[in-house]
Amino acid sequence: MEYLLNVAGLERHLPICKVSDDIYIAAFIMFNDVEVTVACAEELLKKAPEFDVIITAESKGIPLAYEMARQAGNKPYIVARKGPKIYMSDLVTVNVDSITTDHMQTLCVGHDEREVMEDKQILVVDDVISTGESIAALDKLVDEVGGNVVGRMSVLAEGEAANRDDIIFLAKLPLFDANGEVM
Ligand SMILES: O=P(O)(O)OC[C@H]1O[C@H](OP(=O)(O)OP(=O)(O)O)[C@H](O)[C@@H]1O
Ligand SMILES: Nc1ncnc2[nH]cnc12
Repeated sequence: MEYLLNVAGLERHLPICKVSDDIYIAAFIMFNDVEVTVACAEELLKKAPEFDVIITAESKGIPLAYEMARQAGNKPYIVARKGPKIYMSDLVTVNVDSITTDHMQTLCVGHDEREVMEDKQILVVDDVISTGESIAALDKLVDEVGGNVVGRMSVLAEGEAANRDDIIFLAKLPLFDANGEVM
């Protein structure tokens, strides 16, 4: 089963994958797809508010955040990591329970990322917003390090996220039932 996605003037066939007995998603994986990453970054920047720094969540948001930061004139971008690394100090950690993962995850930043974000205008970016858990965790991280969230953006808003008025996105992505029918 596949879903035909139109985004940023491009078409992609997304495989429909099981999340639970009742919920299936069309998996949107920007890894390996430079054309989609570059085009989506360009379209998102046209809609973006003024910002100093981009933050995203490890891992699928990384190429998008990098490309947006590059196209915006080499602005800094921060990756909130799913676990601490030995080279990170003074950790700030939040919990996140995203739709694709069957266990609670964490997102964290360290001292270096805090310094980049403190008192700055921060644009929160991800590839997909679905339950909103990941973007909410990024919001919380920014808040805890003293940054100011000026916008929340994603390429796709999945399921009920498409009804949110506090996010900017390029296209809606439906959820599916076990027969591949749009919910
Ligand atoms: O709105 P939510 O329900 O939180 O879902 C959206 C998040 O889920 C995916 O990441 P995932 O947790 O699958 O991790 P990955 O990017 O490492 O694959 C996606 O890249 C978003 O970050
Ligand atoms: N449709 C989707 N594809 C990839 N990652 C996701 N995370 C949440 N929904 C997703």
